[in-house]
Amino acid sequence: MSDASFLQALSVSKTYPGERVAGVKQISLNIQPQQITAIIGESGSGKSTLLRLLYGLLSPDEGRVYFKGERIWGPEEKLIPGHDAMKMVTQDTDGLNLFAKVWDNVAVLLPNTDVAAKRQRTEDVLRQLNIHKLADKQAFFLSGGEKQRVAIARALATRPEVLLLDEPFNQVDTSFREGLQQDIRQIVHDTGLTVIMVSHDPAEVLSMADELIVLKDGEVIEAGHPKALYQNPQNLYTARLLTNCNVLTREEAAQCGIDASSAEVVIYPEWANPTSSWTRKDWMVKQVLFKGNHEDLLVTKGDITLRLLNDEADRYKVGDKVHIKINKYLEF
Ligand SMILES: Nc1ncnc2c1ncn2[C@@H]1O[C@H](COP(=O)(O)OP(=O)(O)OP(=O)(O)O)[C@@H](O)[C@H]1O
Repeated sequence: MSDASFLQALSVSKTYPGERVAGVKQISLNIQPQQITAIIGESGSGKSTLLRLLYGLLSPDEGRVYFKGERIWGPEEKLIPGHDAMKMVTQDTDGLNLFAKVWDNVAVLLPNTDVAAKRQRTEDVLRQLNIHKLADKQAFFLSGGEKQRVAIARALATRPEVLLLDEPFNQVDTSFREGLQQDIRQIVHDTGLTVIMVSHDPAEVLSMADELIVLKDGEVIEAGHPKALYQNPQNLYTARLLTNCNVLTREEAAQCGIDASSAEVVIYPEWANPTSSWTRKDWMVKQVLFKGNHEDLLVTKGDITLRLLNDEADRYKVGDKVHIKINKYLEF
């Protein structure tokens, strides 16, 4: 259900002091509650600036941000910057007390007025983040991924309504990262938490987010459900952010049998298949890159190289002649 009044930015712009170019420009958006919204964009596109404006760590030069209909005040107007109903976690875990145990790192944030409730909440949040077995361990001895879990547990201890994540999984290795992503999705599902995250990782945003917001040069250029944006991006920029796609000129596309009317043609690796059963084998396998559960094939014809996804391991080897069947492409 659409809820325009949960967290809303209205024509928000911010230029940092001394900078000529705006960090973000005229951004209007509605963040829906109880789901995960991911902000994506190339480096310097304004992702962190937008997150900080939504939280109230920065004041917009123009426009306003509202949480449940009430204006979010910036750091100049508030003693402790940041909206009380929100918490932010970044990739540095500076807030942790490395000399204290995991339990105390979380418990310290809760009031002493009801000791039993404090104990229960600490235990619950450690379980939610799957770190209850580490409760008695000193934070100093935790791995980077475990520290990140404690940082998120600390953020959630006081039950914020919104959790802001600014590339928090960057330092965490892949296997640990996926577990943490799943746990955050579960928490959103179980508790109705709203998450807004900034990420560079396409796999992460595609699997985690319910909604994607694409920023380019400080402006929102498109937004929508990850699947819709992946399958049918309105901009080449979005396609490039979400996948390692093949981008061809119209002339190159013509050599692949595509009669395009636009300047650029995009083929995702999974939209073209090699086949050796056709008589006309005008492509050659240049490289086979083992990727675990699939292979990436680099195939060439003249000056054109395409990256294709092949899930039949060991079927093709370097130098093989193949036919390429293109099932789908996009024009920009
Ligand atoms: N404190 C600052 N002072 C001056 N300029 C800044 C400051 N912080 C960010 N900027 C500039 O504002 C623009 C947007 O920066 P921002 O950090 O929001 O982008 P980003 O998309 O989060 O980038 P990244 O992915 O590299 O973290 C950039 O041009 C950046 O150089």
